[in-house]
Amino acid sequence: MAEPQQKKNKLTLDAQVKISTLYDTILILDFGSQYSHLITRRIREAGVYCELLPCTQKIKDLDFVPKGIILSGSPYSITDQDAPHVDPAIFELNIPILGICYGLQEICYVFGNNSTELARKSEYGFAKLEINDLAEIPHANALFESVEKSTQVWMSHGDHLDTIPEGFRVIATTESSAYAAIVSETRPVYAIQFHPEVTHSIEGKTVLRNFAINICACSANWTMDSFIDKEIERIRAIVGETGSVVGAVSGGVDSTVAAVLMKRAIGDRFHAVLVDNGVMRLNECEQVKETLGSQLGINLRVVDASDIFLGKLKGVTDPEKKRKIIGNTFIEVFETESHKIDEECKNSGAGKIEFLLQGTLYPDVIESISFKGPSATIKSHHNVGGLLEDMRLNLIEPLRELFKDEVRALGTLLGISDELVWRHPFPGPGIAIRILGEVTPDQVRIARHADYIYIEEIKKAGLYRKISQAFAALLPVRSVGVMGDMRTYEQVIALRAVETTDFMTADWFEFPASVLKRISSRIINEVEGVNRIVYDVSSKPPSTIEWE
Ligand SMILES: Nc1ncnc2c1ncn2[C@@H]1O[C@H](COP(=O)(O)OP(=O)(O)OP(=O)(O)O)[C@@H](O)[C@H]1O
Ligand SMILES: O=c1[nH]c(=O)c2[nH+]cn([C@@H]3O[C@H](COP(=O)(O)O)[C@@H](O)[C@H]3O)c2[nH]1
Ligand SMILES: NC(=O)CC[C@H](N)C(=O)O
Ligand SMILES: [Mg+2]
Repeated sequence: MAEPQQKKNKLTLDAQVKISTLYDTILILDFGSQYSHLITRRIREAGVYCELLPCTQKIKDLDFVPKGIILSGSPYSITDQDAPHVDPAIFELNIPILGICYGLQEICYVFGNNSTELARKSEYGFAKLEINDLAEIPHANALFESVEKSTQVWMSHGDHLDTIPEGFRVIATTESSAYAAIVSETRPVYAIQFHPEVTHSIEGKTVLRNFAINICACSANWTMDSFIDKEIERIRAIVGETGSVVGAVSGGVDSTVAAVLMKRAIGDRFHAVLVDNGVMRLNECEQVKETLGSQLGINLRVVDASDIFLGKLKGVTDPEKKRKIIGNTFIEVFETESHKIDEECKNSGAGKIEFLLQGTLYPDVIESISFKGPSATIKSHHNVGGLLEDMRLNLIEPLRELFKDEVRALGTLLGISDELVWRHPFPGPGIAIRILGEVTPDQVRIARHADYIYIEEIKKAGLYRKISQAFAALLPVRSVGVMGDMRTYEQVIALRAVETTDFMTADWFEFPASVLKRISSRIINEVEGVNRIVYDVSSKPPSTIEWE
């Protein structure tokens, strides 16, 4: 393990003890396919650690030695002028390589001396893959081991290979592709035209597992169980004997899991801070403090900054302005609190705070290194990243390599209750972005109360785990109603509930009508200021999950 004291280099600090040096690792090179992250998911599901890097990655700059490499698909055509090409050095590593779709075309291009014959002939959707046995080439059949000889796969390509390079043999065909899968005669280089990473390819998982475990000889030891110990050791090595860490903890699953790991690693030298920004859910701050303390032994400081936040939000109606105000104020409050902690702990024997814990997940990392470049800003998601510049703290991100479902599995292993682990995500700017228009104390009261009833009824109906995220939004319009023979002129609550796996796309949830009826009646009866409930039936895209 490396000595922590020498590592003062902000941001790169976490990289000093890379997970890829602790596990057998498959490298996935991303050529910009919309499915690249799915390849990563499937390899991880097979129990093998893998990392996704842009296809422009130079092998000499890699800080680990992969056991195998996968080349992803791509929106490009291999013959385009500006088509991306892989560093030829990957073929000199003498490790197994698998090309998928564009990856296949790239392999043919490289082995065809940087040229290949392509025709435009698209194949999109299901196809029947017929597998050939090639008994004379010992490694040829390993990719399709235990796969039915005739199996359904998913195709998505417009370019069609007319020939394959010398030294390659066909191991599978479809009706339209004579080269649906090929292999080098002399080395473990495989290429397939179909997409094994999508669930429509029925035996796709087996193909990827065969590649990672049988062909690359990776150990299937990527389990959250093994991760805990390694990660705790890694954190200790980074923080050292006396270093202290501060972390913003919201009660959401990411920051809670990160906090529990940190607490296990360094005990009381970890300081968890929850900022009450005045727009948290009803009773949330007290509940989170209670649960983290009693269940997980984390001493959470709750900083009540609600007056500061609500003061700054006064008169503001623009969604982006709200987000910026909350993000900036958060930084100020957090910074003040860290200084206070340093003061309070100066005689404790622990060192000053040098590190900031963040709950960054792998999808955020993938997005930021994407070959396609950053996507257009739809909304400025609040995060604590801005703290870094001002605070000169080193960043520790124990979940940086994990997907959300891995974080949840980790949480369960760490003894965190199902209630916390399966909590719906809650955005940093909280209900301020669920109150359309100005955020006033009275609007906060209405939105909070309605949301509380909504979630309570969802839980009572046993639907909480079926729904990925649900919340109530308060609309800035009033409508006419009649209650107890009297005219009312009050506000509207919009209920939102979505199902999604990655929060990038989402579908609205189909409630049983009886549940909606009960929710509607309770909110109208119990929340003063509301006389109408509507249900949001928009998917993402074209809508987003939050209303602002
Ligand atoms: N009120 C808060 N007090 C302290 N930290 C916060 C607060 N709200 C958000 N954060 C910080 O911002 C980060 C990003 O928020 P985000 O909502 O994405 O993650 P989370 O709250 O940990 O989990 P989830 O996505 O399940 O809500 C959190 O991990 C946490 O570090
Ligand atoms: O921590 C966060 N800070 C934010 O500023 C923020 N904005 C949206 N979200 C959450 O992101 C997911 C996708 O939301 P959208 O479809 O509205 O963009 C959903 O889960 C949203 O709740 C946020 N989370
Ligand atoms: N999905 C892909 O990788 C497609 C590769 C290439 N653009 C084609 O159309 O064939
Ligand atoms: Mg949250």
